[in-house]
Amino acid sequence: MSGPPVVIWAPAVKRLLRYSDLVPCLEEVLGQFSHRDNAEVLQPVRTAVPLRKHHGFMLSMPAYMENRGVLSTKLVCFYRREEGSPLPSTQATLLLLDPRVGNVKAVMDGDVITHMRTAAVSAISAKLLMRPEAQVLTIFGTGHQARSHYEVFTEMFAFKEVRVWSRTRQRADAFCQSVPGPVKAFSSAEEAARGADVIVTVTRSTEPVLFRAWVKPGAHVSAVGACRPDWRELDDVLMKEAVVYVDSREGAVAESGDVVLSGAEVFAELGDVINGVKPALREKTTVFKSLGMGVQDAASAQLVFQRWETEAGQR
Ligand SMILES: NC(=O)C1=CN([C@@H]2O[C@H](COP(=O)(O)OP(=O)(O)OC[C@H]3O[C@@H](n4cnc5c(N)ncnc54)[C@H](O)[C@@H]3O)[C@@H](O)[C@H]2O)C=CC1
Ligand SMILES: O=C([O-])C1=[NH+]CCC1
Repeated sequence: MSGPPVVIWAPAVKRLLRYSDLVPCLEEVLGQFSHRDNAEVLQPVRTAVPLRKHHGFMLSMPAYMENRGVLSTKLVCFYRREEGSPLPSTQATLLLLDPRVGNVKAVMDGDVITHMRTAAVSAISAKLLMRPEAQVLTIFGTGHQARSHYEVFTEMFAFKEVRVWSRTRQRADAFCQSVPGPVKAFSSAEEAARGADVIVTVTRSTEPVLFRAWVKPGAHVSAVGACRPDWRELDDVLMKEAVVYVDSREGAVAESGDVVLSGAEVFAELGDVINGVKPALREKTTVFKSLGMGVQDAASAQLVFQRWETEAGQR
């Protein structure tokens, strides 16, 4: 009989996980995922259970990577909350198992992992798809994902200007005051978007908030919100005119309203670009439609657990 699982909660995950480890690790994982010809990476399309009474969904996200020896599942609930609600809009918990015997080795906070791995994957998309001379970054939204995207994008790239848009000027100003570097607050989405080289949309909107008419030709858009088949962040024209990259084709056609409702063609997975199977069309306007994957959580959880074991061995 195996012992009880260790519990690794948010402050420890935050201490143990570093973008400098996460970004190269996830780049490798995205490439492995897109090699559909081997059994190394197994990730079924996630299951979504509607929580109708509470205006939310529970996603179950299992993943197995045979060669890495990592088996995990994340349970994440997300809700449509009224603005200003004191309740969290997303809560995630991750179970890390030993694939040899099936016991749960660790129960981890999944929130920090979700914030960091999503931002790390967007940063990989920007590294692959933005123009080398990119100078202006715009972030739509001021929530958890906006913060983690700000952190990794300013750690990895030297933007000359960072902008943030929120539906209220007050929230945009509060965001600017809470981050370490200079950020310009905008109360007009159009003004924030026009002229930007990279635009990250991390809102909880269910309707388009970013329109092709505002997007500079050759810009790169990382669209992170709108993770239900009837939710949108981008308009049809942008989706149809841009070259669309995704994390998982199966996920995108099942879950992304921006892909499904616009009828846009998916050009490639990020992993195809990493594997050299599809080109990175940096000179074109590109959209990376992110939905999130169980393998990203699995690899992140393994990094946390390995560091936790190292720390425990030193105690
Ligand atoms: N692609 C992925 O892997 C993941 C995607 N997500 C999605 O990313 C989005 C942001 O997540 P969090 O930052 O954790 O949420 P959050 O609740 O912390 O922040 C949401 C932000 O969206 C803004 N917002 C809400 N309704 C809006 C509307 N109608 N128009 C414009 N802005 C609006 C809020 O003011 C807030 O700034 C969500 O849609 C979430 O489902 C979350 C985790 C992973
Ligand atoms: O991948 C993820 O964890 C999520 N995607 C959308 C909401 C949560």
